Amino acid sequence: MQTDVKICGLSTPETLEAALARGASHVGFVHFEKSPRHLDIAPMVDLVRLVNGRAETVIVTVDPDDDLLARFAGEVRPDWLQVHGRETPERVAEVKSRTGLKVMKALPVAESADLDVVARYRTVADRILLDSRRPKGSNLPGGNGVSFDWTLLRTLDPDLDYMLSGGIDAENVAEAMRIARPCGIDISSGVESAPGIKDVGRINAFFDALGRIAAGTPA
Ligand SMILES: O=C(O)c1ccccc1NCC(=O)[C@H](O)[C@H](O)COP(=O)(O)O
Repeated sequence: MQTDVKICGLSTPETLEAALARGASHVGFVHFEKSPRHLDIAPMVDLVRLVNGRAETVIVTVDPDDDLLARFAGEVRPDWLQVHGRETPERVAEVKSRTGLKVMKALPVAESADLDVVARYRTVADRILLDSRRPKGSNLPGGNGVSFDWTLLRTLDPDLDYMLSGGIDAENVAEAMRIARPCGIDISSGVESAPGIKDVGRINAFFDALGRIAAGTPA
């Protein structure tokens, strides 16, 4: 089975096109005002329109209220909502039923006990995203460019549909996939030249690394 690749935190047509041209399966747009990747509704509408079905579109949001959910579903109309806050399993189910969209629930991981909640979320979310726990001092729940101990994931049910994220880049993606065997990889900082600035060269380098993995010749 081919590994999905989500390039997250895109904000310009040029970098979006680069991700699509290299075969990203998912493209993510962040709506969180404290983030350097934050996009308001109108630019998200334009970028989702530009995708035009070439990849699955994902809005990344944190503890959205019902009004915001209605705007995402009614105005942006992405394929997915990624909820990256403290949403309970009950709220995840509600987000799904209110919007009719697929929902990816991000869960923070720093130690093996953090995986205990996966069982409760997998029954309500369409997909789980396992990301690094927010480092001290950061005001972002995601997009921090730090990885966690992927060997913690060796005990996961091999049938769990999940994406792996947190500090992945062209240099470590082969090791991440070998250890964690996720259904998908999610990357943001690793294809940036500075926080919030996606870099076409780094996007290409990342897909080149994936190509080498697929060919069985990781560097
Ligand atoms: O990217 C952000 O700024 C962000 C802000 C608030 C919530 C989530 C956010 N990003 C979520 C993602 O899906 C990132 O791709 C994921 O955390 C990995 O980030 P990175 O470690 O930078 O590759």
